[in-house]
Amino acid sequence: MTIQWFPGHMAKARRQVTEQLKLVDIIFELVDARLPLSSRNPMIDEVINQKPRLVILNKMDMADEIETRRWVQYFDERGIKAVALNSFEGKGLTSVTKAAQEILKEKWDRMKSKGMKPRAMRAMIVGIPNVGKSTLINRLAKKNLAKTGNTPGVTKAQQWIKVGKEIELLDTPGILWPKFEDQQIGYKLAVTGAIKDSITNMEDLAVYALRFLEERYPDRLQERYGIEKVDEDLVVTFDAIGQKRRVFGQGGEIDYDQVALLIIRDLRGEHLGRLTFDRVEDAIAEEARQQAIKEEDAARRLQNAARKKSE
Ligand SMILES: Nc1nc2c(ncn2[C@@H]2O[C@H](COP(=O)(O)OP(=O)(O)OP(=O)(O)O)[C@@H](O)[C@H]2O)c(=O)[nH]1
Repeated sequence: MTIQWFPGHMAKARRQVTEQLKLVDIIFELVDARLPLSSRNPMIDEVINQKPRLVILNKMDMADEIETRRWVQYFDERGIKAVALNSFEGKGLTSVTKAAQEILKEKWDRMKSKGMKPRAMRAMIVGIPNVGKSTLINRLAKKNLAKTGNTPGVTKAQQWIKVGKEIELLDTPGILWPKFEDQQIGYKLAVTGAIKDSITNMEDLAVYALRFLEERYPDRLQERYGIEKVDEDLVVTFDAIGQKRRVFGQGGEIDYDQVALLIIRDLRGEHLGRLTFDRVEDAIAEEARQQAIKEEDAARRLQNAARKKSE
C-alpha cells in the first residue's frame, strides 16, 4: 500500500497513532536499515512524546553490514536503543524482546517493588509505508494472535499478539508519513521503493542511483555494468550499460527507458549488493548545522534584547 500524503491524511495518521499510543508501554519504531534517517517520520519525537521506544533497523539483509553497525551505535550514543533485523526471514527477533525488556526494566522493577503483579509489556509498531511493519507483525504473531476483544479507549476492537510470555503486540501498526523535505531524501525513498514509482521519473532516479554508486560503491558499477565512472554525458553511460546488459529496443538500438528500469530493478533486487544510502557522517553534520542555527538564533535574540534595554 502506498499512500499519497496530504495534510488531512497526516493529521489523521497522527491522531490514530496518538490514540493507540495510550494503550502501550513501548514503541517499536521500524525504519529501513538502508536509510535509517530518511525512512523515519519527521515528527516522530513529537508524536511519541517521551514514550519509551526501540528503533528497529529492518531489512538489514539488504543494507551494508558495516554501516548498520555504525547506525546502531549512532542511536545508542544518543540514548536510543536500536537493533537490526531481517523480518522477512525472522532473523534477530529475540533481540527485539530482549531490548524491550532492557528498556522497560527500571519501570518493571519499580512496579514489582510496589508489590504489583508483573504483566506482559504492551508494544506497537510504528513506521512509514513499506518499511516491513506487516511482515514483522506476522513473524512475531506466528500462531499467537490473542483475541482479547475490546480494549477500553478505542472504538475498534484491538487484538493483541503474544510474543513469548513477556510482550503483547498490537496487531495493527501505526502508519506515519515519510520525510519529503528535500530531493535527496525523495530519491532515497523512491529508489528503495518506499514511494510510488508513478510519482517518480525513472530516468532521474536511475541517474541518482548511478551517481550514488559511483561515490559510495564504485566497485559495484564495475562488476555489474563494466563502467568505472558515470560520464558527464549520460548517454555515454546509458549506452555502455545498455550494451553490457543487452537492453535493446525493437530496432536494435539501446532502449534508455529500459536501461533506467534495469538499474532500479538491479538495485532493488540486490544485484548491486547490499547498500546503505544514509550516512552516519551526514547525520552528524546535519546535527552540527542545526546546533549552529540554534546558537546563532540565541545570540541574535540576546543582542536584540541588549539593544532594546540600552535604548
Ligand atoms: N529483504 C527484506 N524484505 C523485507 C523485510 N521486511 C519486509 N520486507 C519486504 O518489504 C515489503 C513491504 O513489507 P510490508 O510488511 O508489507 O510493509 P508495511 O510497512 O506493512 O507496508 P504498508 O502496509 O505499506 O504500511 C514486502 O515486500 C516485504 O516482503 C526484510 O527484513 N528484508
